[in-house]
Amino acid sequence: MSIEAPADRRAHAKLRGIDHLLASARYSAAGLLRLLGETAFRQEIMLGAALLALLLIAGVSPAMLLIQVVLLLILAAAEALNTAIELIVDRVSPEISTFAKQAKDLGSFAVFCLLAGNLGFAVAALLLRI
Ligand SMILES: Nc1ncnc2c1ncn2[C@@H]1O[C@H](COP(=O)(O)OP(=O)(O)OP(=O)(O)O)[C@@H](O)[C@H]1O
Repeated sequence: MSIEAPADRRAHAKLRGIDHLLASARYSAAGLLRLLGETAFRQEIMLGAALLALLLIAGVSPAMLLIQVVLLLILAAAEALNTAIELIVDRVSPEISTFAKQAKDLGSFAVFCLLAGNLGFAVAALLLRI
């Protein structure tokens, strides 16, 4: 039988309605703060700001800007999940292992795909000026 600490029990308490919404917003804000501790994420923020500035200066349409913002948000989501995978892998397999290597490499590839997608879309929007 496992005995939970009071803090754990509080975290597991089922909230409803507006309390649930507010708690979810707090957890997400905590996740964002944690992600800001990652160098890769801070670099992606700078890249995103640079891409959006370039598109604005080039005068692309609001629709293209919106698509770029959505692609950048998907990239941030992938980075958050990749960081979560790294945390779990480091806990489960702190030693060198094939499992840890493959799990982390797969997470890296997911982020790479979205980086390529963001850059490719920005370049296409700039060249086509749409
Ligand atoms: N426990 C491990 N066993 C085997 N290979 C590992 C292990 N930990 C990391 N690696 C290898 O090293 C690479 C980098 O892992 P690391 O944990 O340093 O990520 P990172 O460079 O900090 O990633 P990010 O910059 O996205 O935070 C992994 O993709 C994997 O190939």
